[in-house]
Amino acid sequence: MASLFSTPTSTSTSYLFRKKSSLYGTVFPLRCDRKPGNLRSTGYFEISCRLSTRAKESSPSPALNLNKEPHKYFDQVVITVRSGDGGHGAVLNMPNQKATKPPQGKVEKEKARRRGLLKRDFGGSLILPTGGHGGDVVIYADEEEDTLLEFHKKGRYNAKRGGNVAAMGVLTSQLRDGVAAPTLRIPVPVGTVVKRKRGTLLRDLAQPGDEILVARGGQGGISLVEMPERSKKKLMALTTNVMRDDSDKVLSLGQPGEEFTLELILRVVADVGLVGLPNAGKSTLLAATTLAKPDIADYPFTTLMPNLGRLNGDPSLGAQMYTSEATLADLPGLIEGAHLGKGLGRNFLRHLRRTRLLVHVVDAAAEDPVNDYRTVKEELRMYNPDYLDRPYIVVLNKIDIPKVSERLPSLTEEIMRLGSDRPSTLDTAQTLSTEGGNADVPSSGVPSRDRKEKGIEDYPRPIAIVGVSVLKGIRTNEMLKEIRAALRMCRD
Ligand SMILES: Nc1nc2c(ncn2[C@@H]2O[C@H](COP(=O)(O)OP(=O)(O)OP(=O)(O)O)[C@@H](O)[C@H]2O)c(=O)[nH]1
Repeated sequence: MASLFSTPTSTSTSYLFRKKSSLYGTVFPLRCDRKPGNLRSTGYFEISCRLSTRAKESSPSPALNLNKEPHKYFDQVVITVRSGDGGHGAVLNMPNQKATKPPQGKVEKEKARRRGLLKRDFGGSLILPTGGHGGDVVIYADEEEDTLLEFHKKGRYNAKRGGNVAAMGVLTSQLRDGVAAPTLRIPVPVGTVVKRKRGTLLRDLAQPGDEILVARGGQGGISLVEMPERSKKKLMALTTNVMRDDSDKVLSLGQPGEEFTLELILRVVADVGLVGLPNAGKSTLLAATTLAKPDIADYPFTTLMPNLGRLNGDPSLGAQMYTSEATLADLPGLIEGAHLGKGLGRNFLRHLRRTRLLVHVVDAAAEDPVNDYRTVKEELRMYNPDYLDRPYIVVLNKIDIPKVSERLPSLTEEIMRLGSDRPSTLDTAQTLSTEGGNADVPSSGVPSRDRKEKGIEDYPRPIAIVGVSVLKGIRTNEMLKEIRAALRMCRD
């Protein structure tokens, strides 16, 4: 535990991301890959299907709502996927050798011989062509994807059907299987949870490249050989695919594809979550320590969707330079009642789920900073008490304002009093593990109702309290040092 009010000595070691514009002209935050110096970044957003419903209720034009209020739709959506039907097989006749003109010359004879060589398996049975397999539907996590917003514009994804056996009605060695349809691969942002509409979790696509087969394409139909009754017995010795009566024709039809309604839910994948009331300086902190370029303004709720930035490792660690690198998520400001959906509400609280470390950003120049801090902690507790068990740091921001420096010692003391000595009990690895369930369900296994009865004083104190001015760059190095040290602690 540390209170840091000393003068910064080292230069800032963070490297930041480039910013990316969204489809809608707003700047959306991004996630960078982890290679040092590589600024390829990915943003992320999401959508909701509840969203589509809400959109329908509130406006005749969902598209308009998407443009105006993407933050309501960016992390949840319902889509329908359908795999392709299998291609049809064919009903074939055996070639009538007698009816054709006998081949003339050596070459023609050889060609005719080859044509006449029907394909057979090792047991000598005829191999008959089958219809092509229908296209599967696969959803995969792609770092290039930032948002689920696009899914609100297009909610249905159909894979192609398999090709039919292109038969002229006669079995020849030239016949080919119908063409298999390609797999329809749908990219989603890393951190997307895929669920059946009724709630069954299919997969948490938490890592780039994770994928799930959500609908299997239909099998192609088989081909059947049709023969007059008298020759059937002889033919049945050659193949079992003999048409006995008209009802057998159904066997040559390709199987239909599968159709499912799926819910996609995006949860931010970040090591550090910045939380605080609106206007506390969260976006300014992100912009000062990473390459992210979030919107910053002197009015509340400038941040509408989570902004992500990449914090580089600490070069002073030498060979371990990047062990403390991390992704920071700047979440929209919380207000009292956020856990009930007030302000931007619950939508954003769930994005803390995968973070290892929380950074409470408090406007130390506000009228009652301790009460502000308390409000945010209460909201976290009401939403999911596990969040209070998570390691955290308090950043008392805006110390460049004269009155703030004087209040720092008393603010620090009061904040320290709002916590117990009990160490964090939450297994953060568990928090970050594959999960796709309800964000309200605590991961510690203790019923949240019991845990909500505890006051915020019963939960652990912050690992550190740091007085900074993220705008003026005062003591930001000390703050970064604490963040990195806490991250190392979480990882050990
Ligand atoms: N004096 C001073 N002003 C600051 C400091 N940090 C941020 N601000 C100002 O505080 C205002 C709000 O900053 P933001 O970074 O947008 O705050 P936020 O917490 O992201 O706000 P929301 O997006 O509403 O959640 C802006 O006008 C910033 O310039 C600081 O260290 N000192």
